[in-house]
Amino acid sequence: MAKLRSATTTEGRKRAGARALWRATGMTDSDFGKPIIAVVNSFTQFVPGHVHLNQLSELMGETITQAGGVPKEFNTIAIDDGIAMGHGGMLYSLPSRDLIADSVEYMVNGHCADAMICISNCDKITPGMMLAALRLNIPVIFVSGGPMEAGKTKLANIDIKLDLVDAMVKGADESVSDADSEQVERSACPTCGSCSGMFTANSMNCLLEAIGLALPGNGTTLATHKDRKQLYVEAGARIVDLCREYYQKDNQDVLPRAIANKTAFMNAMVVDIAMGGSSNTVLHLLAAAQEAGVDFDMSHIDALSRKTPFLCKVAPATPEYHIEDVHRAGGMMAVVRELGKAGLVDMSVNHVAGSTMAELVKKWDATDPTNEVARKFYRAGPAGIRTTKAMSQECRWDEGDNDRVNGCIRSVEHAFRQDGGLAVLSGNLAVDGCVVKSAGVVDEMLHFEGTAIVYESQDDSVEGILNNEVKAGDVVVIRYEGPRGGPGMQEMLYPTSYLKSKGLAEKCALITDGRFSGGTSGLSIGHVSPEAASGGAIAYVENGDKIIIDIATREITLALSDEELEARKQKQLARGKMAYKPVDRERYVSSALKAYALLATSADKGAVRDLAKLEALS
Ligand SMILES: CC(C)(O)[C@@H](O)C(=O)O
Ligand SMILES: [Mg+2]
Repeated sequence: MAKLRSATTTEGRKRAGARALWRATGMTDSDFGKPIIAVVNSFTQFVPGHVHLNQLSELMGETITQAGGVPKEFNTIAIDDGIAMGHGGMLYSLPSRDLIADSVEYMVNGHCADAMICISNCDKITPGMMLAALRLNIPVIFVSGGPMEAGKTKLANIDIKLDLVDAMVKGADESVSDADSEQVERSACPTCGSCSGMFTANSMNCLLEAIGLALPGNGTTLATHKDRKQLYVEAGARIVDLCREYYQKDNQDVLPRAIANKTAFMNAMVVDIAMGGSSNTVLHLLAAAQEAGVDFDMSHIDALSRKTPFLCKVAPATPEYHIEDVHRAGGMMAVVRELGKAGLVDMSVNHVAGSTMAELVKKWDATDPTNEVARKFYRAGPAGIRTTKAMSQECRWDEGDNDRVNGCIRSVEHAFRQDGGLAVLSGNLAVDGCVVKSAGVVDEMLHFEGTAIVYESQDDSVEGILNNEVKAGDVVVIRYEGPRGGPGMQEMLYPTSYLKSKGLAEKCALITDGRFSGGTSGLSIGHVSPEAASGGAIAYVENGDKIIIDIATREITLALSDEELEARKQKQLARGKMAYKPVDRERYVSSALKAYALLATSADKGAVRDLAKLEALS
């Protein structure tokens, strides 16, 4: 029988001091000996995805106590990528993932907690907590804050659905009136919750259902909907069950590394590709696999992307569907079910819910006319009331969307495309690979040949696009924005949104060693590895070079001979100490960010810290 980790601080006369302090936190005699459950909350008033999470503290506390555990809450930081976007703030976003992972480890190990409920939501918080969970390998359940309702308004007398990306695009589109731009801004983000498209937060929270660490409905049930209460209550009860399984019955199968094993990683990636998730999921899954000790790398993602169809089309790939519509169509369980029918996911994997994936998709099958519970659950919909109050409404769609031919979630036979929504490309411009969210690329752009226009920073590229330097047929190259070179691998929603504002989204490509938002669409290729700062060939591109991109064959080519490439390399090396550094870039990089840059690996390794360097230092 595994001993409770918390016994280290609660058992024996010599722990009188620690017990005295636990008592001062409110614990009583009957609490000692029960599992201490860390409620890892990411409440902050800075982020709409997290602004309501303090409203969950009491509920989680009561549920865990009732189930026989001792709840102890602490908070993590949370950066809002949308607010940090387009300025120096974005340098901190990706590094905050590792900071969150470390802070969770610090708190949980510092106090010997036995298990965790991770209340995450936005872009780096779910992955940060996921890294911590896999590192600590103690019982865990994830339950996010839930997605935001899609914005709705009328423009030119036409009803439209909106999200923050529309606000960004219209804000820079000179053909849009001030009044319309303001109306879009005021309507885009109506409630608390993670932004309403298949952006990074929602992609990760959906993916956690598929990898087995979050209960069905986690990724798609709206933050405002009363049905989310059921998720929190179930998670609170279930985590205490998992503690009993592990600490009393020595059942190691309930631990996160047993659940998120190689098969589960492969399943999660397939689901992600099928739903055209944010390209950031690639980074985070690669990083998580390393924490879990799972053999899963870019080659696996590449192989899966070649056989996984694109089943679920959501904003930004279409203005028609947002995450609330994915829920209406049966949520992640429906996507997994469709993929399972075609043998594309392994349904025998275990899940924190306590059953196999096969059992779970059956239990939550809203297409089964006799399954009243699932049919009701997946009809939970938006209320259209501006609010920051969690679980404050109980509207339901009159009918679910079980149309697998023309609906939001399609069967494999009726896929939006037989080729998946994410692809790994490689070639002489990215020998270690790069990533494109092909879900957001129109058919005509799947093969593109264009002329390079090179920028040494995101800031310069934004200026260039807004000042009309970029023309149809160009390939915008933004370099020195990788994990080391940025540092921090900025997410670039502004350059891609401004290309849209200028009407160039379907006429230009964009290539960078930085990364993109889940809200990015168009032929936007990121994570180019190796990055420019690490001697990648992206550092050799010059204005006027021809670049060829082919998603079908997964190739990205800088059309230069090997000799010419070698000559460019020598030219770069001749810069001496300035080699592989941006020309004329003015950027303040704090010591905190320099420390991150020192250890950061490239995007194809998930931009995690270089363990070899860490070992060498210790
Ligand atoms: C601001 C967004 C939309 O959340 C973005 O950061 C993303 O990655 O999806
Ligand atoms: Mg983001």
